Amino acid sequence: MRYVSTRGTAPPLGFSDVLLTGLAADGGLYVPESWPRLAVREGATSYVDVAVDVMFPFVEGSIERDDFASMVDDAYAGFDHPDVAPLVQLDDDTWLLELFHGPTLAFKDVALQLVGRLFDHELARRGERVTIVGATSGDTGSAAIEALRDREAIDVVILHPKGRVSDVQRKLMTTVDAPNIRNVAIDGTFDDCQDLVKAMFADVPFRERQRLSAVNSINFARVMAQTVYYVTSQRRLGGPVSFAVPTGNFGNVFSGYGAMRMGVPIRRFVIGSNRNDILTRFLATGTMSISEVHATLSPAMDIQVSSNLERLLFELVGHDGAQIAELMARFRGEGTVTFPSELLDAVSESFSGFRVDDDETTAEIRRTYDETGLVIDPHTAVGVAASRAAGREQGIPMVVLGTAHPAKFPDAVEAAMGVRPELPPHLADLDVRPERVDELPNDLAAVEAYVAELTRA
Ligand SMILES: Cc1ncc(COP(=O)(O)O)c(C=O)c1O
Ligand SMILES: N[C@@H](CCOP(=O)(O)O)C(=O)O
Repeated sequence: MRYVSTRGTAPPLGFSDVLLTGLAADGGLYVPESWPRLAVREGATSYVDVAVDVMFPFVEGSIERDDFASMVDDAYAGFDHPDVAPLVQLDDDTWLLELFHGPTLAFKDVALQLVGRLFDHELARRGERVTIVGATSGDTGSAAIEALRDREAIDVVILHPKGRVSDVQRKLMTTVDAPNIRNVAIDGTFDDCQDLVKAMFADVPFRERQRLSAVNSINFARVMAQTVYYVTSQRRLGGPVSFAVPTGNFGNVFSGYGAMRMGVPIRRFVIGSNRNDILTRFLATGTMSISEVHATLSPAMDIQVSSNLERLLFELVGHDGAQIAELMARFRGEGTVTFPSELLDAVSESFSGFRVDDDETTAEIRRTYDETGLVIDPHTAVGVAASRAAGREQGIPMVVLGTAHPAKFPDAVEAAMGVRPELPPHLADLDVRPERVDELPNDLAAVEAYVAELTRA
């Protein structure tokens, strides 16, 4: 499989180079030159077996099938549910896809447990080392740290927005005592952190000197691994399904789009946004305008610049990289861009968006508990509430993605229901583990100096 950049001028690469490269040299994101047709073998029923069949075409040419199968098997062995991503029924036509059974209790583990192993495999084969720079609004950071801790060949620097992640999210990152892990609290928002990461990649001499790699959904390997649970849940329900996805950086829902392009019968995607509703406004008007980032009860989605929307737009304009480069330059230069109406129509064919504010999120946590007895986290609640707003189509089940465990956001859940969700036993002492974190201003030179110093040490 070969991959091309959404901005059209970076060289096409194979999977293992895409894995290590992160952002394309022209500032774009890599996508497959063409989407493989889904071919799951008869008799493949476990999550792992289906996952190998779904993903192997993406890595073919870079990794042997047996090696890949054993990495997939190993990646999901530590999940605390035999189905890895179990489906739980909420009502007659609504299902919750629980994606929080990995070690750090959010959907990011599903991809990063595998991506960590892919890095190990490729770096050992090449005899190379890399520095991972990542931005997080709370969940990618902890999942990446858990997946990459104690690796000889990988240094990891994770930037998070200071004071804008939950205490549990922060502690899951800052209490990991491993020589290759650094946490940095940036005086800014997640968008600032993501811009710093992209700016480090755009600084070519720095990027080459430090051998930068990415764990954010910039990295197509993340997107690839997230397509699998769209396949397993549709197979479990049979027939066409719709998905409601609480959305920030657009990586998770873009993975669903990828599954649809591979032939999974998906009717539509419902995007749930919190008060940071740039995507909902874009779907309603065709204009994408950056505004201030607001702190909400679902902090992992406090994002204005949804990186992966670029991948969707590239698909919908027939891989016209020049058009995407021009639209993105206008968006970043002017803070606003209006898309051609044909492009908005193409997006609207498969996607609708709903904004869910904090009061509605709280009400949804309570209502879901009253109706089903299930405790959901605020991000998942945004998805459930958006799916209610979207309504149902006769005979089409709605699968809502449960993206985090409620115990990651105990204050919000307790405020909604009066009950504080407990962390699972392996994290029971999280509160008393010592934290290690550095602080930096939102300043590229300061962050680059920090990364350079770390790798000199
Ligand atoms: C718990 C949770 N839900 C939803 C999202 C949004 O997912 P995405 O950024 O892929 O749209 C995130 C962050 O990525 C998250 O951590
Ligand atoms: N919500 C994310 C933000 C980063 O998204 P990613 O999918 O690009 O890694 C987080 O929790 O860090």
